[in-house]
Amino acid sequence: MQFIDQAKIEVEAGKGGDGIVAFRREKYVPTGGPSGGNGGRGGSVFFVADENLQTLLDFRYNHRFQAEKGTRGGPNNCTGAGGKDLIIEVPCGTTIYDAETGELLGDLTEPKQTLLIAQGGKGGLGNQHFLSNRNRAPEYALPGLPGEIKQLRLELKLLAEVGIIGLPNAGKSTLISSLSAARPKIADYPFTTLIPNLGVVRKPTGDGTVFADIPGLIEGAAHGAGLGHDFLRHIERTRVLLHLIDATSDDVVRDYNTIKEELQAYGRGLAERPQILALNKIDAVDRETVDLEALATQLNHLSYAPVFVISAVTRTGLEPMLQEIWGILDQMKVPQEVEVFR
Ligand SMILES: Nc1nc2c(ncn2[C@@H]2O[C@H](COP(=O)(O)OP(=O)(O)OP(=O)(O)O)[C@@H](O)[C@H]2O)c(=O)[nH]1
Repeated sequence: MQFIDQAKIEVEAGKGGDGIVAFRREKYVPTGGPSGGNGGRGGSVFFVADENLQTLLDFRYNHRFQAEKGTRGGPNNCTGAGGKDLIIEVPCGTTIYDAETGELLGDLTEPKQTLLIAQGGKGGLGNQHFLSNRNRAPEYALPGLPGEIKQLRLELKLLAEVGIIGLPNAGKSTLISSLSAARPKIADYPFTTLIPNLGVVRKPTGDGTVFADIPGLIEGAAHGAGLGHDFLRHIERTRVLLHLIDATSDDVVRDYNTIKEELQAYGRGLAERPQILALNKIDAVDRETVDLEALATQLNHLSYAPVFVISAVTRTGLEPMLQEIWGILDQMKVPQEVEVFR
């Protein structure tokens, strides 16, 4: 299953600097020749693929990109300085379309791959350029040319890294809305009745991670009850499972076990996937009758997984839970050390 992150942006390359009209003024030379320099070239706009980015999140906040202009030419035939190129970093796998024509402009698949997307304008010619036998004192120069302007649509296929699992009503959709900074669109959607909830959650490092949940994991899902198979197939590609349990349930341990058994019955390594548990809705728990700490400890002993107590509604406890998730994802990126035997 694929999700698509999209962004529309405008890029504008720098205008070229204007050429100028100037004449030499030297002692004892009453009418010096033309000496107006050319304008500098405007900066161009490039895309470069960066393997550390995973989403187009930043483009939701920043829609317009402009490279530097070239500067005007100077007297004494001085050419103006060129404008600095603008390099825009995008995740590997970003496809770039012309938003107006729909034309595919490029596909950045490899790290560091670069694409020139908008060419800076040429600098205008200064009047020294127009000196000829017929015109010894040209009084004109050309303005710099405008840089290319393009409306672009960026597209990126996303992979959900964190799968939120739990019984119906555990609060999965609520949690995704509380956490997420953006909602990507779902593409190539193979099922008709099952709509996953997606959210891009911003990491402290800036870029986002996709969280996904599909409503409706129920007992018997692994055997195809309800929409179970579809659900499980979907979370198969996630790297961490966040198992959400309703703390107001009358039997939290039974709820935990129900989902655990579904994962085991489905196989394919889902039950062994790194998992963290979160007891949700603690704002609604009657602390007089329910000992949350004891419940968390009990679940921890059962699952060997870290257990957090949270409220998706009041956002209590979400930060430490996210820290744990980032920690696990980071660890998975560290290459395994190779042991050397001597
Ligand atoms: N008091 C309280 N209620 C919550 C909390 N999180 C979710 N709820 C409520 O629990 C109900 C179910 O929440 P959802 O987010 O729809 O649960 P879900 O797991 O996505 O449910 P399915 O889509 O059926 O799988 C809603 O009425 C939420 O308002 C919470 O932290 N505290």
